[in-house]
Amino acid sequence: MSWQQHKARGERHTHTSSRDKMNVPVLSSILLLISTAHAFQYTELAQYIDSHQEEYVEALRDWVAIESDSSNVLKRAELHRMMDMTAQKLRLMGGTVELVDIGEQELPDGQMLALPKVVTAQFGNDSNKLTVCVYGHVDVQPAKLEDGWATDPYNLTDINGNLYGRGASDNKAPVLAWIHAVEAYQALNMELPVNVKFVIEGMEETGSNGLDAMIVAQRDTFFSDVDYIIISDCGWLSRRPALTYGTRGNCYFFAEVEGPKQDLHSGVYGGSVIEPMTDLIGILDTLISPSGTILIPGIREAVAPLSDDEWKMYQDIQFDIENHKNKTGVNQLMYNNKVDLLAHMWRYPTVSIHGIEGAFSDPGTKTVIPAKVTAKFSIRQVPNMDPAMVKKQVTDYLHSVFAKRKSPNKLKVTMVIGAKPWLADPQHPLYEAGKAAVNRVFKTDPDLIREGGTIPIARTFQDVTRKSIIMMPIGGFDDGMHSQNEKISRYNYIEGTKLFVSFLYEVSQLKKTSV
Ligand SMILES: C[C@H](N)C(=O)N[C@@H](Cc1c[nH]cn1)C(=O)O
Repeated sequence: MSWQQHKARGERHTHTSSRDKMNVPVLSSILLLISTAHAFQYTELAQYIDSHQEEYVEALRDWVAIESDSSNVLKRAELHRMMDMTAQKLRLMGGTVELVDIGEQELPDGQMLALPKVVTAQFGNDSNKLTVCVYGHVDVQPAKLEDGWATDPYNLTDINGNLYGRGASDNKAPVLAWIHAVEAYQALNMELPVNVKFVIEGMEETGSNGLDAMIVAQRDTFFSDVDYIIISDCGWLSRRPALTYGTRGNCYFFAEVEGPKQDLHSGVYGGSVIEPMTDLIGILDTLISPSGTILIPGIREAVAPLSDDEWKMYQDIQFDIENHKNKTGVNQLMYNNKVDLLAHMWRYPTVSIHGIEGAFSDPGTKTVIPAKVTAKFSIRQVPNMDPAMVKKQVTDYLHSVFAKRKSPNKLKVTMVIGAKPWLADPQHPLYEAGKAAVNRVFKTDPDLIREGGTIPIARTFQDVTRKSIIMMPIGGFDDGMHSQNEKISRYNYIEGTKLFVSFLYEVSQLKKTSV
């Protein structure tokens, strides 16, 4: 039976056949007993979680201390250590754990480097229960104290109930919260309401290299009995909890311009050579207009139009523009109204220029003409854009713009990440279960939101396993993921753990179904 049919019949366990046979007072008492028993269980679980708060913070401290930066090849040993530590934690809890070898990655210079193994784990194997698979990652973005952090990014620091450290919110605390949710059931000798599987990787921040192939390879084994996939790798929009039903994709490019055989003195040679940096800045300036219009032909045409329903949904979401300005520290945003802002953060593409390798960026005044410079930029993409098409559009466009400059320098354009966008139906019963869990813990309905960032593997999970995905964030709206002073609040970490124990129960009330 499809979920639409379940929905038509009442979505959750309705016990309709029993109701036909029993008289209503008896049934009501049974239902009351069941719900009271669960409320009691939830209270115990919540108390257990509250009383183990310090242990959870210490576990996060141990994980944050590992500089598991997947973008820095010099930190690869740390990343391997992080995966081993994750596997060990799950093993000590009695899970069936594997460290899956996903091969090697090729570096720009042609060298091969081992990818961090993927941790898979399983708790429970009861065919009468539903099985959920929790996905998360334990690699992080780069961070250095001198980037402007107020505290050491790898030493978890508690300031006024906020836990500062690289990866605290993205995604180490949410992964730990899921692990602690399972541990809480175990510690209280409570049966897990569903079987729980984990897939934890170490390359998310660089595009989840190697994970697509692993999912395809294990589709009929590890993933064969998975009913639902849960991802908690994003944040709320405001102080109100949220459920996320869409993410943008990301196409990440390197544009390299190479000229002289080595760096040159700008006084001695300036005026005689055509500078690679001038060429590069010139072509970068043709990607997007000052008002945010993408200038690459074909990109805007591919975007699915905003429907009236979507417009209405965005209209109804609580989003404080002034708060957004304060959070970002700017006094003017691209758009002045809520719907335009949300739509441009979630469901329209955008171009961001991240950096230029080879450029002089130290303090001081070096008078140099860099011989080779490589720009790094990305395009967040949305339905119905396609990474292969975006690659061609960007490459053709940049070469045509560069050709007009008639420069003797050489341009090379490479797409290094091509992650697709993901979109779910927020009317799916899985989201009803999510809402029930949010209501139990936070006593409010969640916002239904989309995420401007990318979970590179989300679409592969959906396409390969054909199972429904829910994104259940516990990150705060002001956590500063990828930026200086990333943090997660104790409140979100601990209440988030309660949300997860509650959601496991709510999922168990769904019937077996597929996408
Ligand atoms: C949303 C998630 N926490 C995240 O930050 N993901 C990264 C993934 C990515 C995209 N390109 C490369 N890695 C992101 O959105 O930047």
